[in-house]
Amino acid sequence: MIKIAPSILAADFSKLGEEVLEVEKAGADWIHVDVMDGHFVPNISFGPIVLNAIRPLTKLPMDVHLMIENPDQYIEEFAKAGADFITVHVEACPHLHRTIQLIRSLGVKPGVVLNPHTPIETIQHVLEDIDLVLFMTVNPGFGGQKFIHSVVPKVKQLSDIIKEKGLSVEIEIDGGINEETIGACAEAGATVFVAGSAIYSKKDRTQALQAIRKAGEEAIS
Ligand SMILES: O=C(CO)[C@@H](O)[C@H](O)COP(=O)(O)O
Ligand SMILES: [Fe+2]
Repeated sequence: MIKIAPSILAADFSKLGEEVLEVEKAGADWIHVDVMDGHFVPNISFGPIVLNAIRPLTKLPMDVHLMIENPDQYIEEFAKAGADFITVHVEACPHLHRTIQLIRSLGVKPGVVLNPHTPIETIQHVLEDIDLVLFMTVNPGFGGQKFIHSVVPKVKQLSDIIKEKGLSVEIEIDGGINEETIGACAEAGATVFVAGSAIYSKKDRTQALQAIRKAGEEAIS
């Protein structure tokens, strides 16, 4: 039911390959890849070359979160580098439907991301065209920030709409997810949870990941 996607942004980049393998061993369902350009968000992370390097190490789906301006320009490169999901920010896409079609045409599953203050009405017209909606529960740009609780009612609203329409769209939550915060999001209908610092800051990644998963599962059982 619940999928956990560790964010490699919080990994030790000097041994990134080992860090990916370690969360795979710990039971990760997806690997979350945060791409930041220093324009859309005030931080720079890495580009497709890093995805290309880690792609052969695991069969886990690569969940590529593009926090960049003009994502259309780079989507093909990320597809070639091995992305399974590419999510783009609605705030960065003036031609959102076109961007979604581009991702799909490259054989990659498209998703859209909403910043904490962005209303769900901005994506209602593309719900039938996407596989994933990602709700930011921090302002994007950095790991290790505090979870913004006011996003949770939006998650519930969208989850109800998706159910009413009978769509199979996953709801993913990103930012400040840990044992304490996952429950409310799972109850609201989210199914995929990004966790960066809550996993990579811990010595025992298996224990950390499984504790988050357990808290999420308990909330919906
Ligand atoms: O996209 C982002 C931040 O912009 C996230 O994916 C973070 O990397 C999550 O880190 P934690 O909040 O779990 O530490
Ligand atoms: Fe992210």
